[in-house]
Amino acid sequence: MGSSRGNRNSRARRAVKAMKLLGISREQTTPVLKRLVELYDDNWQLIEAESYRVLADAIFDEQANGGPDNGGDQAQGQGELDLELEETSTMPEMFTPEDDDQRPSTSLAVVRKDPDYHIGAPRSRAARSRANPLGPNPARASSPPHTRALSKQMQMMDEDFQQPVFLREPKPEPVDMDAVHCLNVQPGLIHRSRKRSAPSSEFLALPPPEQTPKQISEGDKNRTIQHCRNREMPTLSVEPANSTMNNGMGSGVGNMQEVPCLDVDLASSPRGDVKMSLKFSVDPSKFHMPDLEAVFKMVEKKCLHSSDFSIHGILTEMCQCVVQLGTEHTVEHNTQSDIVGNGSLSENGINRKQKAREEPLVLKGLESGPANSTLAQQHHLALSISRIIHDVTDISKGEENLRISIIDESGREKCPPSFYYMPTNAVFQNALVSISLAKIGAEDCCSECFGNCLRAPAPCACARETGGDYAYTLDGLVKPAFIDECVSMNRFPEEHHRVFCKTCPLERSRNQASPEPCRGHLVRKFIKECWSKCGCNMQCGNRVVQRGIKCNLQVFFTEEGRAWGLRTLDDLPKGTFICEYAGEILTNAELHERAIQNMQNARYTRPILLDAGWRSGGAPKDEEALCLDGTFYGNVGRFINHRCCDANLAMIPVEVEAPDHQYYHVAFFTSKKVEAFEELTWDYGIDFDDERWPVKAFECLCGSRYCRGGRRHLLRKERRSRATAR
Ligand SMILES: C[S@@+](CC[C@H](N)C(=O)[O-])C[C@H]1O[C@@H](n2cnc3c(N)ncnc32)[C@H](O)[C@@H]1O
Repeated sequence: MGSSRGNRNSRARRAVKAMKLLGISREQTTPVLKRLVELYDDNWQLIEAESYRVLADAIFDEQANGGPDNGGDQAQGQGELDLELEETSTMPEMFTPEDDDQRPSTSLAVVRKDPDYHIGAPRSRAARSRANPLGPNPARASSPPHTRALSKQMQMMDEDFQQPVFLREPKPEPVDMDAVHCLNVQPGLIHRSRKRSAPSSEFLALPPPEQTPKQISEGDKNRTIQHCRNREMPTLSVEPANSTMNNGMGSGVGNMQEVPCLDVDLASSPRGDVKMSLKFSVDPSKFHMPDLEAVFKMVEKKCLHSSDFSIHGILTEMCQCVVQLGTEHTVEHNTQSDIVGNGSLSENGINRKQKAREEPLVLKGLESGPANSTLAQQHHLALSISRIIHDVTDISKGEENLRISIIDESGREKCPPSFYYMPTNAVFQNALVSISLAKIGAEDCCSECFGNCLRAPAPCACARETGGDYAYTLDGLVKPAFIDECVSMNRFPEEHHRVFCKTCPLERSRNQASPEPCRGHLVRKFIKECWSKCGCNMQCGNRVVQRGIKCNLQVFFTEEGRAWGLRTLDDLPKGTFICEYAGEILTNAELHERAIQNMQNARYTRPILLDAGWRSGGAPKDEEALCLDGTFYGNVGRFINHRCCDANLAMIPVEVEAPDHQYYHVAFFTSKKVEAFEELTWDYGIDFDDERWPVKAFECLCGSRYCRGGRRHLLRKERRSRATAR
């Protein structure tokens, strides 16, 4: 970044002053500074960074080496560089308010005798040597005594982490506000590595976005742009322009692009060390940052003349006003989960994006009172995903063992709506999922085992769940008899063991005042896999689900109006593990609340209730009645469509790290031989006639001759109810 001559001279003066405070004379500073200006192509920010560290280091190096590098003062001959340095009084505070707009990009640390002041915090030594283009400083010990002492002091600060204080906040670089797109991305959630993490870490509550201040507009000091810290995260080109079938080995590497997040400063302390800012999680295509003056005026009008004055009220109102002014021209709300919806199918059954009402995007529900605030805010976080860009060569963005491509041969949709790809489950907020090693007793693990339990002479303790025999074969398939029983349970639930709750959490969340009697929960067959508390290894045959997806899958746009679906690219034998259904772990109450909100927003979820292990009689506490929702965070399991009765997948509950059946993994296995390019389907077990749930069941387009939710069925149902009404 070039500087004008006047600007350059005033910056040079400040540099000399800064060095003076370190005990370095003007004569020592000037030649080195000139060389650095030349070396850095007049980019002063590099020189000024970290309290002129580069400059100080270069001077120390030069002193240690007994003169300038390359055998002489190169700057002497550099006619263009003309730094006129005048002597001015020493200043404990380097910048006067008038200097503000020429302030260096990082603060200046000032060493003072005053014990309240400390030298500025240096970066790690590695970072320091990176920042110093003149190389490391091996001979610092031979610096003159005064500089050596100082240098030593700086090093000690580095090593000992004594509380250093910057006198100024770093000043970010200019940015073109018009070029900013704020995609609502939470980078903290994305892990590139597909080593399946230790299950204990699989239940971290979802963190809020983590952002690092990076750039500021020089033209508008009130605005700060923050770039999402994880630069790898937001991917990428979406077009399947000349997509071919992915053979799972996928060769395309997505273009990564940096996705900035918007953060607008509202106010700050005089020195800028404390700031209040507005953070946005809004879709930029539907939001324009309004003029802050207009926002303030609106807030003043609303709040200051109100008798109900409170600071919290003002701040909340501020957010509301920004939203109101910022979304005034919004016409279409991009409903992200329309594809998992139901009851909103267009005539030919294809879900269409819903025209949505204009509605506050931020802090919705805060008015409902402090007790509800955090919840409302977090719900907002979860529900506000508006534009996550998918990588068509791998929707998992590297989170799975294999690439999972996206293809739309019809050319109509191109890409599924946004969601965060997450290969394993994570708690949304209130769900109680306790993974306790202490709770896993000897009977629930096989600590004495070694290698592959399936090859041991006798089944280990982990086979107890499946009647003393493993559910898996040595080829890693679920045994046919086991699969058949799971399928039969799903198809004829009334013929299998069901439990009835005293007060069913489902009914409780539906109607708190007078819940209806429980309609029963199927007691399913579980598989129990060996786990970390077992003595066997990761290749043990009794560990299938936890090793992740192993077959080549593809997300594709179905021809028959079911929107996106999942298919295999390989021929698969019966009993093959396909994938888990991963999603947010919600309590029933959270799910119910979400369903109502989604219904209001014309968005619908299709969650999976984790009730396979509920016991008779007692009702699970609300925070223990769990379900999985893959709408906003999930894996490929969310693309598996429903097929009545003759689906080719069976859903099996799999216990991995939690010995009780309250929390478990929902895993899909092929229930018959499946050919490459066949769509993978499972029977959701929906009662298409059940009208209690806020979201009506979709009109089924599975095409099965056993279909129980298709148009013909619905017409029959209508005729029946008309007949009974007569
Ligand atoms: C878990 S999602 C499956 C993936 C979904 N098709 C998509 O595009 O994301 C469930 C939703 O897909 C649609 N769906 C699934 N199976 C269907 C079927 N047999 N007939 C019609 N729609 C179906 C419904 O909208 C349902 O709410």
